[in-house]
Amino acid sequence: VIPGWFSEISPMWPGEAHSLKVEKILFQGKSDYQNVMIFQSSTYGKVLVLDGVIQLTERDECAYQEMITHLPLCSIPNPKKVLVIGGGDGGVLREVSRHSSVEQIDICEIDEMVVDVSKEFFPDVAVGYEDPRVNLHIGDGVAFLKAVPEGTYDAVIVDSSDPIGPAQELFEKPFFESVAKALRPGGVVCTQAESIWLHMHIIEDIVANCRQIFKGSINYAWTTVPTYPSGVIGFMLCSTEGPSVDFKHPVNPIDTDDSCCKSKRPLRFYNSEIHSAAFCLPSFAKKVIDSK
Ligand SMILES: NCCCN[C@H]1CC[C@H](N)CC1
Repeated sequence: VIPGWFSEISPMWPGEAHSLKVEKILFQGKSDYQNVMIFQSSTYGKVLVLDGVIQLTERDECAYQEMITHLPLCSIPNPKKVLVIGGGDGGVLREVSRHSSVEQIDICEIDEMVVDVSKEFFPDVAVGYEDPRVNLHIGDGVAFLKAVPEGTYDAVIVDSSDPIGPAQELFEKPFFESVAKALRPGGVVCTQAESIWLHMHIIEDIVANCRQIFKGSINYAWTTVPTYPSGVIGFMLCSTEGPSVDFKHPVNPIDTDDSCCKSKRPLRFYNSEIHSAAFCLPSFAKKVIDSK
């Protein structure tokens, strides 16, 4: 360990570790589920770390929150009911609230400490909770979805950590089946789907499971997030049987100054061109994803 630096060492990315210079540790705690740490970095603003894994930094969180939200919501006309699994920091809520067609935003986060520390240390991310359409449920997303009536949601966004720890079940088949049940015909799900550089096997399994469960379209998209391992993160976009969904071409565009409601600031990352470009894959990934 180099004094004054945080290194993201994990068996999920052996032999490599992204490091950030630490100015000051702002919070350290242990919730019922994981270790929670927040530090002021020298060049990426404040940083949220769960069990030693970087979840977000103030400087680049916009890339992840905007893409995981607008890739699904801009792919269907008129989204009304949206469910967020995970996402306790509130960033996805902030992005969902840009869509004026949305009437109900349910969020199920397992760890209340994540919600509390985000409101205290990341007010520009947790601003999403101020939207009156938001209903916060503290609990396990797997159980929450089992209790949801069939066909309830237009969109489900699974903003999870990695498959080691509390989020492990969110990468498994039964969970995807419960998501499909909770979606209306032609409804969409977008899940955090790791890195094509590091996790092609995980992605292979996710794609295979989704092909069996979601009878609409299945696409993998990716984006750049400098502080995530290998500097990229992907998303699995699936739709249920019903009205067709073409994820690659946004039918419900959102533009920079759609700063309605609670998202006080304009979009910093997402736009319609980068929406379509996100689905262009390098050949090594295309080969695996298109063949499953
Ligand atoms: N809303 C916070 C983002 C959570 N997703 C991250 C994706 C990359 C992982 N290594 C850590 C969690």
